[in-house]
Amino acid sequence: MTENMLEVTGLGHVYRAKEQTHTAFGDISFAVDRGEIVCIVGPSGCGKSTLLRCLSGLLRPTSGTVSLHGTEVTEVPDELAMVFQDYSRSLFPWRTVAGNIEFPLRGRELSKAQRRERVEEALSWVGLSGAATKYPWQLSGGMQQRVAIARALAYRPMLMLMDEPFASVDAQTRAELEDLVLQVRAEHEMTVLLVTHDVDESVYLGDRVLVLSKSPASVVETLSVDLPAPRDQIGTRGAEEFVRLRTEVAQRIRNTAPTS
Ligand SMILES: Nc1ncnc2c1ncn2[C@@H]1O[C@H](COP(=O)(O)OP(=O)(O)OP(=O)(O)O)[C@@H](O)[C@H]1O
Repeated sequence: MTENMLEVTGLGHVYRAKEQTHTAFGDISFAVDRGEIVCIVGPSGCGKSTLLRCLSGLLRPTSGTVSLHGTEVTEVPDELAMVFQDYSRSLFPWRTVAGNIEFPLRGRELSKAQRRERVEEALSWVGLSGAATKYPWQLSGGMQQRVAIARALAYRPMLMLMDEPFASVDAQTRAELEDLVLQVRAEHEMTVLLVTHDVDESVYLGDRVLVLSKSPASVVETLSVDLPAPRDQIGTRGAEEFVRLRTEVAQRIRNTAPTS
């Protein structure tokens, strides 16, 4: 876990519409190692989604740079998958569940049989094996989000960006999906950046937690989470160190102040 995979330097984004401008964030810098899970937390509206979109290459930052393996990101890299907050717009309504998961795999060097295998595996990971032939609009919101997560995991990207990925699922499924991310990361050495509003989730999943300030956001703290692996929903969350860290993250978020 020493290879520097993602490097964010002096990143800023200003939204401009006619006469109005809004600075989402002004100067964000951090680096992520290969195989790390970094959770990003911060007050509502501070710019977390904007940050992920800049990292993904979907949105061009107005200042600063994002580098993946030393190469500046100017468009969406092949080795990246993203899970969006808004599940209702992330799946193709005219493709079946299996078709949605399989679609990005066509860009990979995989045979048809291998693609089918990956689709089946990903569907079983998210507990939706029976839904392969259904269409997204035949599923609940939480199920659609699980399909979006399955699609990203089946792709096995080097870097996965997740924006509030579990916000629309029930508590039990959320815990299972959190463990799934930990499991897939361990098996496939995936690097994950995950935005969440849930302080406990950030500590449970993260190797580090990045706390952003109120808008315009900056990084106010980077906390290392030194909890033993494998993490466990009951044991880890009950550990003294977990409670200490969650309190620290919550306090940092509460105390964040605008930087300008
Ligand atoms: N397309 C846009 N045009 C103008 N302003 C925008 C646009 N998208 C977001 N903003 C503004 O930028 C700021 C950051 O938004 P963003 O969605 O990145 O925050 P967030 O931290 O992800 O929010 P939340 O935690 O509520 O999901 C907000 O004040 C928002 O109103």
